[in-house]
Amino acid sequence: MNEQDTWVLASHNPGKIKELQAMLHARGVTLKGAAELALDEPEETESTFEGNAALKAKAAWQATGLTCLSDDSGLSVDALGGEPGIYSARWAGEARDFDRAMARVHEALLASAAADRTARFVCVVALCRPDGTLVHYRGEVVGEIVWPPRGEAGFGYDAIFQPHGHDRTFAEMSAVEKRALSHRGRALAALLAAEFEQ
Ligand SMILES: O=P(O)(O)OP(=O)(O)OP(=O)(O)OC[C@H]1O[C@@H](n2cnc3c(O)ncnc32)[C@H](O)[C@@H]1O
Ligand SMILES: [Mg+2]
Repeated sequence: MNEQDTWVLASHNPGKIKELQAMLHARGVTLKGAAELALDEPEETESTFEGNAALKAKAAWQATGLTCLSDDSGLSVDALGGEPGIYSARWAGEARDFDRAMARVHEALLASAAADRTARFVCVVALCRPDGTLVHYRGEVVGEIVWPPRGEAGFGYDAIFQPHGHDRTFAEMSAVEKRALSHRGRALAALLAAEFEQ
């Protein structure tokens, strides 16, 4: 990679875009967001993070022919059988109301009567190259669901997720602290190590 590298980021989520931009800026890669390029948001029809990440990267590649990065991620709660998982964005409804989505997780845990609050954030990043070849890498971080939500930073479900070994939620951490621990930080580190540091 060098300073001339520009990748398309096949995401419409501003929180993700900000985090990925910060991580890749340090590597000399500039990202162009899907909205900036007026790319459509494809329907996420696959049943795995890998499948949906691949689908989003491919769709952006078909539209641009450029190197395209995508991110499919979510919060999987053990006592809820992995839900909301790949449906994490959909649990927030059309209005993308994450206060409501976090309350839904809390209510589902109460209804399950499970004492186990273990959850993991999962992120799969996929990279589609100009020749159409595709690779993907997964990152995870294990923690627990807390209630009530705490903190103002981050996005999505950050305010109810406290990574194991820490006493603050992701929403109470700086962007740098979150990146060092997060599913997204880990997935991107795996991609960069495997694809660009041989
Ligand atoms: O598909 P794109 O356009 O990238 O944007 P999206 O928001 O729909 O993204 P996903 O389909 O991958 O859904 C993942 C959801 O999981 C949540 N999520 C993922 N990573 C998160 C993080 O680091 N912190 C908090 N919530 C996160 C967040 O609410 C996302 O909307
Ligand atoms: Mg999505």
